[in-house]
Formats: sequence, structure tokens, C-alpha cells
Amino acid sequence: MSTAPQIVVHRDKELMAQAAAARLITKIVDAQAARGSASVVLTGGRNGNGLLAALAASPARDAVDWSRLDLWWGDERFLPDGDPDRNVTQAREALLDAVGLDPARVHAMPAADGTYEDADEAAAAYAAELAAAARPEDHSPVPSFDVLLLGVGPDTHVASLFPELPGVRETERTVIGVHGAPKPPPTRISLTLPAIRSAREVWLLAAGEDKAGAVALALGGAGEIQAPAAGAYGRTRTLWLLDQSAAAQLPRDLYPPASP
Ligand SMILES: O=C1O[C@H](COP(=O)(O)O)[C@@H](O)[C@H](O)[C@H]1O
Repeated sequence: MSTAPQIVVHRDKELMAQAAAARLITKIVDAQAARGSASVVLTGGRNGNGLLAALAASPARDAVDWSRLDLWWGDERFLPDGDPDRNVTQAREALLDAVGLDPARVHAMPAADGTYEDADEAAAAYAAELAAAARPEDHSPVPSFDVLLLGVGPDTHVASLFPELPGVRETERTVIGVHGAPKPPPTRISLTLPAIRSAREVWLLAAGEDKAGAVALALGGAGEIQAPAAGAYGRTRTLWLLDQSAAAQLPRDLYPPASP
């Protein structure tokens, strides 16, 4: 069942990143207190990396026990390990290299290094890794992630699920190879909408004028095939974190005033 989106609008993208980082720290600390560990799915893109950089700069990051955090990815560009365009490379630079993570808990998506024949085989391997981490109480072939982060693309794509492409129609598999993505690079790996919906909380991030049309479409009642972001929701919460530019085309009564 979908959870109704909650919308929070911040003054600008810097404040949005800082506020999202503060929220994420609190969420991880609370999950670790309640369950011993926490799990977060990272996103690539400008807003996802902005959040990680804000987290790295926050003194409150020391409240997190980084060794008891599982990190997964919502999508990845199928490129060689260390390629600067890989989401994991960018996440390492923004935050991960600066905190004491347990390497066994950093579940990067496979690279194009010859281990797997192609993105489809690599996606199947990641699906198996997720399934091995899921517990019976998750009632799903993927773990119940505490928070799953998604950047919203200017065309409403989330992870590497693009409007009208086959990936957004996937209902069985949890991870897929993506071919012919309209945004380079064309070959990618992505969680599917059913896998995304296994998360307890899904947080969608969008900042900047170029996201305003996508935000208005996805929150304005479009279907998920036309606007994949509309199909991304969590089991207990779906949170849209925006800046004023990205919220510019939303009806004004949909959200409370931005902080000054
Ligand atoms: O290619 C991708 O794009 C989206 C959105 O990125 P943005 O720079 O427009 O915010 C991102 O969320 C995804 O992880 C990434 O692979």
C-alpha cells in the first residue's frame, strides 16, 4: 500500500542538503538504538552527493556508529571499479572514505570488471546479495531498509528507472540491468520499484529549477510509467525533500512555508 507523500520545502539546495543530513543522522542513530544496526540505500546524482557532503561536514556525524551501518545502492552506472562516474566512487569521495564503515557492510553494486558477463548478470548477483541479507520478518526478497534515498531526475527518473522504459514496468525482479538509458552512461544497474517499496522510509531529493516540472508531474497525479518518481514510496513514510526552486510549480497548499 502506498504511503501519502509528505513534502518539506527548504530555502535552497544547501539548506536542503544540511537538513536532510541532520534527518538522516537522527534516523540512523534511532535505528541503531532500536535494532542494533541501521541500513541505508544511497543514491547518486547532485542531490544525493550534496547530502553526503553535508553529512561529512556535520559535527553530529560522530553520533553515528558507522561500523554498524549497512549501505546499499539504488542504482549504479555499469563502469569499471573506480570510474569517476560510478555512484560509489562519488559517495566514497563525498563521505564514505572519511568514516569508519565496516567494509563487509558496504554493498556496492558490481562494476564492469569482467566478473559478470553483462549488466543483467551483475544485477542478478546483486539481487542474490540482497536476498541473502533479507530476514523472514522482512517478508520480501530484500531487507526492510531504514531509509532509501532517491534523487529525482529532471525527467522524473529515480534510481535508473526512466519514464516509459522497460525497467519501470518490472514487477518480479528486484534488481535489473538497464540498457539504453537516456542519460549517460547508457548501461546501468537499478533496483526496481517493488524493491524500492520494501524500504521503511523512502526519501526523494530534488533541488533546482530543472527539477520543478518533474516534481509537479510526479506529485500531481501522474502514473509511475510516465513518471517513475510517482511510484517510489516507503512502507511507513514517503518524504519529498525539496528546495524552493524545485517546488516552484507545486500548488502552494500542498506544503507548509519554507524556513526563512
Ligand atoms: O543518473 C542518475 O541520476 C539521478 C538524478 O541525478 P541528479 O544529478 O539529476 O540529481 C540519480 O539519483 C541516480 O542515482 C543517478 O544514477
